[in-house]
Amino acid sequence: MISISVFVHLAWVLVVYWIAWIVYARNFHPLRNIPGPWLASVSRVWYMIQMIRGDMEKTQRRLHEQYGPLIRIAPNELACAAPEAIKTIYRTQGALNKTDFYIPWNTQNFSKHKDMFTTLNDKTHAERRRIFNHVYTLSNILKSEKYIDKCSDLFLERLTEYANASKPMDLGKWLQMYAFDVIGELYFGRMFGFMENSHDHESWIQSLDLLMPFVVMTAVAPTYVRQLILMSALVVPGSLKALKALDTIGKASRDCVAKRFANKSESTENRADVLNQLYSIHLEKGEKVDFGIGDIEQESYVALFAGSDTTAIGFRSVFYHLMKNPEAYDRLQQEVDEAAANGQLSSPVAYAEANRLPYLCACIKEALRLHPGVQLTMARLTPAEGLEVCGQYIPVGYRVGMNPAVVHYDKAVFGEDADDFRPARWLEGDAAAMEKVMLHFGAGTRTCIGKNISLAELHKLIPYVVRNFRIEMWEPEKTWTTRNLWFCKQEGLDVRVIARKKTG
Ligand code: HEM
Repeated sequence: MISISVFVHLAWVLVVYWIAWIVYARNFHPLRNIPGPWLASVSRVWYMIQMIRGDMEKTQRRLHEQYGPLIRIAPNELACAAPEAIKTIYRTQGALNKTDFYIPWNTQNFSKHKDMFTTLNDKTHAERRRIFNHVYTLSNILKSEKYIDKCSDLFLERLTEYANASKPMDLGKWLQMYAFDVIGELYFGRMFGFMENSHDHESWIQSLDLLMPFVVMTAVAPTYVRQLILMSALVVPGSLKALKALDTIGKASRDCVAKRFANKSESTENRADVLNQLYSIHLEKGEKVDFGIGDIEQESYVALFAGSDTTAIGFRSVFYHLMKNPEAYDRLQQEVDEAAANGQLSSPVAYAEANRLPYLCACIKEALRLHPGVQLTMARLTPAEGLEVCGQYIPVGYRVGMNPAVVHYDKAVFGEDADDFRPARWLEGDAAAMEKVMLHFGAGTRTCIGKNISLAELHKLIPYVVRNFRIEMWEPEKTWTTRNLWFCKQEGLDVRVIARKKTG
């Protein structure tokens, strides 16, 4: 039996180690001169606490105000708020590698190649992304427009039901169900049934919500406690179910792909959707570029995770800010009504038509600026020669990144009213200069591969809804609540749906 004195000795060793580490981290560490909270400079516990609080974006904005554009958010990690540093940190030539923050986000083994989001090495990433990047161009995504339209029609049917019943609708949840079903159409050949059955299909939304805190906590934790955190998911009620759901989603990806390509009679062969385009790559040059069925399954799986929460967050931001700013809502409604009256708006709305509505485009940009989907620092590793950021030299192997929800509030770029929802800024200001600073889809070589899917959804559905309904907060005084776990998800969008008399 191990005697108590062994534990006492061990405790002393730990205490001495910690004191030595703190002295080093504060006085001799290469990042010692970068300001920030004391705890962050000596331990990642500070970052983990922010994840529990769920408001890192606010904390970071406050810290940058207090300390300046470069702050220390972990012993080995810096966050930068200076817009001019975007081209340094997310440079396209000799791009910086991602950090191990990204590893826990996909633990399924579909392929020997990692998916794009979790591939750390930029060179490997470039080689793989080149194989299928073209599938995600806007023109290619728009080949699937009719499948998105199917989802939009069903969404509007559901809105009609809520309008007729005069009952509160959890718009936030419905928008996520819509986003899931669109991914179903594009990658799986059919909607999953979220909207059809008016419920959270196989509890996927609930599972993602349960899993997200564990994943993000693991991602920000020091390497040596990561396994422990993941294992703790096994004892927290509901989390085991969520882990199982993850497997179910993985299995669904495998089954759908297998079914689609085994059964050619299924009238899916000629669908111009993402799945078929990925399959064509596999058939035409799969062996040459090593792009197998597992890689297709992986793309579908990642789309479910990366493309449902994020798109729903974007939708919620647009509708919430419109409801809270009735003048902006009225102006958008007027623009949509006029286009409809002039015969410039189909039903459902075509992407090309929506893209010709300047105020609509401004509303979407403004909503994604004020509430981007990702609201943590997108960390990169400094290269062999080190990196100069904000006049500070950072040696090789440290982490530095930018948080979209900090940079998007820069008053020098967006104006003194940067905190407000004012879509008109995109029509009267220097839109090109503001555009350059937008990080809502990331930056550099790692920009979001699925952004055109989301942009197509946002541009098509919003005018379709605005034309046919007026959406109001059920309780006008209420504000949403948000929880920042990398994706900054909102809650509390119970709305009243009022059917409008159509114009045009
Ligand atoms: C409004 C919706 C969306 C937002 C706000 C969003 C946001 C982002 C951001 C900020 C990044 C960069 C992350 C980083 O550098 O750390 C990213 C990357 C990525 N996103 Fe999205 N995303 C959206 C929709 C989608 C959709 C629909 C898909 C899939 C179909 C998708 C798949 C990906 C993938 C695979 C990456 C990694 C790309 C790479 O490194 O090559 N996203 N996204």
